[in-house]
Amino acid sequence: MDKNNERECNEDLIRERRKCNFNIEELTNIVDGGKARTARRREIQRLLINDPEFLDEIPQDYMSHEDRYSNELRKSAHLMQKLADQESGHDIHQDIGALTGILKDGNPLMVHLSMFIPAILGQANSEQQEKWLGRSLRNEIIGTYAQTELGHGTFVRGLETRATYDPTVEEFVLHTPTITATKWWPGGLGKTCNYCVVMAQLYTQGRCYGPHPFIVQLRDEETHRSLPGITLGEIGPRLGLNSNDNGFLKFENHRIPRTNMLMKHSQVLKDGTYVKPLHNKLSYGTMMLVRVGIVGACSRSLQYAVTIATRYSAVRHQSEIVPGQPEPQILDYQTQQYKVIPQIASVFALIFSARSLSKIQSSVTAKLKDGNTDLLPELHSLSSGLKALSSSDASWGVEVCRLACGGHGYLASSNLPRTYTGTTCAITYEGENTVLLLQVARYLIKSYRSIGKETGASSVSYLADQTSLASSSSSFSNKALVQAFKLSALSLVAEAEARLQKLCDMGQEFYHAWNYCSVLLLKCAEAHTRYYICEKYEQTVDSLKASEGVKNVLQSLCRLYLIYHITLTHGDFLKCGALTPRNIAVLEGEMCDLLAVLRPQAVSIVDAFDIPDELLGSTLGCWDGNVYQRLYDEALKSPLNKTDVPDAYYKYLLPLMKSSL
Ligand SMILES: CCCCCCCCCCCCCCCCCCCCC/C=C/C(=O)SCCNC(=O)CCNC(=O)[C@H](O)C(C)(C)COP(=O)(O)OP(=O)(O)OC[C@H]1O[C@@H](n2cnc3c(N)ncnc32)[C@H](O)[C@@H]1OP(=O)(O)O
Ligand SMILES: Cc1cc2nc3c(=O)[nH]c(=O)nc-3n(C[C@H](O)[C@H](O)[C@H](O)COP(=O)(O)OP(=O)(O)OC[C@H]3O[C@@H](n4cnc5c(N)ncnc54)[C@H](O)[C@@H]3O)c2cc1C
Repeated sequence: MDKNNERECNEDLIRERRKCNFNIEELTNIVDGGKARTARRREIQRLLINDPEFLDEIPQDYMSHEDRYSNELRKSAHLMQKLADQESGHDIHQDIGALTGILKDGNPLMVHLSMFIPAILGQANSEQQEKWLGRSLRNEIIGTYAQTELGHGTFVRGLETRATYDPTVEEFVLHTPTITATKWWPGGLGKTCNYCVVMAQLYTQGRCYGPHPFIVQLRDEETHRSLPGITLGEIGPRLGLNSNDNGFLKFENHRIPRTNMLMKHSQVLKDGTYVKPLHNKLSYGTMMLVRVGIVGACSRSLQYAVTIATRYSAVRHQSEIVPGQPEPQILDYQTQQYKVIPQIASVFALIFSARSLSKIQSSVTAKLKDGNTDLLPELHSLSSGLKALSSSDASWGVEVCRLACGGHGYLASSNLPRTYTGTTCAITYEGENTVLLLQVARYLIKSYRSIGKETGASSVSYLADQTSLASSSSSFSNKALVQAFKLSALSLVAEAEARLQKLCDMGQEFYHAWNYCSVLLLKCAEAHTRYYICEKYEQTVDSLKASEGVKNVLQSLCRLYLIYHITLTHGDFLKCGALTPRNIAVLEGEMCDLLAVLRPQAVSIVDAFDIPDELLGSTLGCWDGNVYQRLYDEALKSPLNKTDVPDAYYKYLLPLMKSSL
């Protein structure tokens, strides 16, 4: 599609684009993280969308379960080959975002890339990396991360799979003692992988040392048959991601060499002596790494959904605002703006907090190399909170975008259903959100109780700022609004701590008191993480060196985001005195003004996300707005339309209709 050729474009969209008052390319660079990254993303995407191998012969929704898997594996393998062939040598992990949209509905190699390779990098010592890293990066072996079991997903300490060390032959014996110990869910495990990282309870010298990672060969490298002592399969259809082969795995006293325990952090020596790690949660490092990645991935899902919903809202006309006048664009309804525009604002919130989290992760990783684990708890808390809020915000945002597209949003060809199922899974995987938020709450209560002790953790230093509990602000700058978020979080933490203490003082055990307060604790964790997101948003926009147009748009989006979230949880702001009822009413009015200010820029802002039609894959969101023809053409692809009268008519309907004659 030639974006300069207006003649091919829907007239509403032409008019919308003419209203643009900022430099779109500049905003695109901000979204990508710099000009060079925009160029790189475009180069990769060009490479992919011009390649006919990535086309589906028929839409995936009409394929059988086996064909969906096989078709996706064909494209995934082609993609890996293609990227490996590039002279410039692409770093697939750096470029993972550019691939969004090319592989649809989950793909069998995703966990190989996003968890198996990172597990080797983060958990294997240098000798082990030498043995397995190169091979896995060159795709000579394909792996997954097998942690979850039928009986235990959340509670990693409760895993049942055993790895028992036998010093006589220097081997571990892997065993699945019960049905509930069956590994269940790992992506690519069913049919694709021939290796995996297994999390199993380590037993040596008669003691259990908790879950540790082991690398295990599952299938013969020549025949791809599963090895003796190993039972493997696929777990069946899911809500979404159905072109992946999420699998199950059982071990029957399967032996692996001692050196297959990933030994970067803890070791079992030849005689069975256990050498403990610097920090006993370092074996959870792969999960933490991926949680950080999920924040960025969620922002991309939301970019897709909001691009579709905004363009469609500009093209779609329905009902009337002024009686008797032509039907307006649905984007002119304030209620429609309230659905779509806050989701645009949310995209930037997620992008900026993902970047901030990534930086913290890099510095914690650097410190870990020097044996310093001091900031690991803070990274665990931040990555857990941001993974939880980004996945729930994005899932809700995608769903709102689907609803904003009315009936057509329910069609597979809108690509909104698949975007939703591909996002909502992130609420559950890599740590179920409630559970992760309770980890954040645990960290908050602990930090609150240790006020005065220097921990170096900056994200919770505000908890010591007791004076702010009394200082309600009368100013309404963005900074002042961020202060209100801080006050609300601080006051919730103080309330939860007091309630916990009171229950304990009344004689309850701490863990019962904890469970009894956990709804409030969840709120603390959400408020704390929201405050973090708001603060990063405000700081990033404030310090941005950008043209006036771009800065204005981002300022308005940031302000909308702050006010939108205040109005959603206004009770918390009122309760702690951060804002008065009058303040809330004024802010609600201002939110409507912001929607009106941003409305004319909405199409141009989503254009700045720069998602090619071929990747967006949506009849409703295409660049040219030729929505109705595309919907019609897609409908014609239904196999039911191959014949005027389907066979099923003769088999079932005709006999029924004639039976009463
Ligand atoms: C070539 C170059 C390569 C470069 C590499 C780049 C890498 C790029 C990565 C790419 C990423 C892209 C991602 C985008 C796409 C995403 C697609 C991903 C597909 C994912 C598929 C899904 C996979 C899975 O789901 S895997 C299974 C995940 N499972 C879970 O997450 C389980 C959740 N449960 C837990 O984590 C634990 O059970 C927990 C934390 C809930 C509780 O653990 P516990 O042992 O019971 O601990 P507890 O008693 O509660 O607390 C004790 C103590 O420990 C602290 N703690 C806990 N965890 C940690 C941690 N991780 N770190 C630090 N500290 C931790 C806790 O806070 C307590 O502290 P105290 O209060 O001080 O006692
Ligand atoms: C699409 C998809 C892909 C996946 N890929 C992988 C993979 O590649 N590898 C892998 O190992 N796993 C994978 N998983 C598994 C995933 O990590 C787990 O499903 C997830 O960690 C949640 O665990 P669970 O299913 O046991 O849920 P449960 O823990 O049983 O959760 C059920 C409910 O109990 C609540 N609950 C549980 N514990 C607590 C608590 N302490 N406090 C309060 N409430 C609690 C939860 O909030 C939830 O409401 C995948 C899952 C999905 C859906």
